[in-house]
Amino acid sequence: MYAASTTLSRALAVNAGRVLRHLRAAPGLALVAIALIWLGWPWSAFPAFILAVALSTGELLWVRATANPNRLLCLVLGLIGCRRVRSRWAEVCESAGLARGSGNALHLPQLMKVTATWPYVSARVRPLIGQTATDFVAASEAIRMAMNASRLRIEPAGPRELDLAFTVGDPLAAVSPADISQTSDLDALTIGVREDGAPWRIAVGPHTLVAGCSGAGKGSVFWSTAFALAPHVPTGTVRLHGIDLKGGMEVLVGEGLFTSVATNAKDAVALLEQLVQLMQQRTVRYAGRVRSHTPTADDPLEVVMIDELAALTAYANDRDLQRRADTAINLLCSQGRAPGFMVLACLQDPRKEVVPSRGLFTQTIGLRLKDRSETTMVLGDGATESGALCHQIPRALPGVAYVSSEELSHPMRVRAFYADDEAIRATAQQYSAPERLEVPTFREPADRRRLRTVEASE
Ligand SMILES: Nc1ncnc2c1ncn2[C@@H]1O[C@H](COP(=O)(O)OP(=O)(O)OP(=O)(O)O)[C@@H](O)[C@H]1O
Repeated sequence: MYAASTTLSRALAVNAGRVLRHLRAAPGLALVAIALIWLGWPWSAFPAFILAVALSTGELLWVRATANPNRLLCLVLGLIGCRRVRSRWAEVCESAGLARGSGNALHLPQLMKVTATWPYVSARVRPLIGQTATDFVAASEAIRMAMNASRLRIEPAGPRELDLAFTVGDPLAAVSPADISQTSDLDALTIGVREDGAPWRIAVGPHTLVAGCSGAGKGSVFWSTAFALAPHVPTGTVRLHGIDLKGGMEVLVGEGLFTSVATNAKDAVALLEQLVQLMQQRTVRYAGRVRSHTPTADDPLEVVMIDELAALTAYANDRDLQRRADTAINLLCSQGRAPGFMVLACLQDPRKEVVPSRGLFTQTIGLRLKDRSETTMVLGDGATESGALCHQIPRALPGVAYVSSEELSHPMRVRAFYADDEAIRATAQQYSAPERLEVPTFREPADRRRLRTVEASE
């Protein structure tokens, strides 16, 4: 009996891979076989049973681990994070000035529960009488560093308690390549990943402003959005119009995706004014008949993608060009949504004097910015207090941004997909626009033409 059980165990060990495959293909049959062996040779079946259980448990963990490679690690790190918060709580409160008294009469804010949901460790805290959320916000940097967290968000949880959400890992540290196979619903374009592991989706409906310093990764938001729209381009239901005043360095890499491209200020103004004209014609046609636009090949969604908005509205050396560009963008942003004209603009400097139309962009994405005031300009008052720290995004993480929206209770940290030149060229080739729209010839207003003629004749 002993010899039979040893042989069986050995056979199972040697053929573990095959057994595993059978177990996966027909777990019911495997169980019946084990039950029969058990009936015939109760003791010899025991090692087989143990092995089968071990193998299937291993298989289960392996499948889970490969579906989400960080799962086990996340669990362990989350538990370590919880332990750290509990064990350091008293010391941190004392050193951050949140404790009262000393020795046996030491009073601490009560740590009610600590839970981990990767990448967050959340602590529910009941402050001492007289303490408010503001005291905790003031001490947040000291608490964050003591708990070894990359970020700390403090939110009220009911009338007496606060939630302290520590971000203990960084799921955005890894670069995610742009994936064109993602479903491309126009109301929810997948353009990256969120800190909590969910896909980062944006609607193409609102006009979008992408702000970030040089090298912050505006290009990755620009191209991830273009990629998400790309499947609609060959059918003609979406038309992309690219404006890139850096001589077309960015946009021309994926030129095929665009129905029209402008690479100098005069062409850009001519193109914008033509789009305003198309928008107004469509508005007249829809008046009293259609209240909101559905993209079709006859009436496509027109998306204007501008690489550096300030080059058009502030840095162009001709005041008249600046003014005309600004007027056209204002008109597209204020009247374009209903007839299906959208603007996505990137810029480095979000000050109002640089972009007068800033307030008309209803969706803003804040990449790495220079300082706290720029973060507030881009994401609005109170954004920094609720955890949007664009000015603290490290240089080493291009494409990382903060976004806020009505569905989110607090600003979410996200990272755009990364698209290299090769991927952009391949996508532009695969999803090229069915027709090209010639940029109309730039026309100066009649009074300026007259002025020039007078100057030339003098
Ligand atoms: N999402 C991303 N993931 C990984 N790397 C990225 C990502 N986005 C950008 N990068 C890298 O960061 C560098 C700067 O990116 P990008 O050119 O898009 O910045 P930018 O904000 O457009 O800068 P500029 O305004 O100077 O053109 C690039 O070399 C790119 O390789």
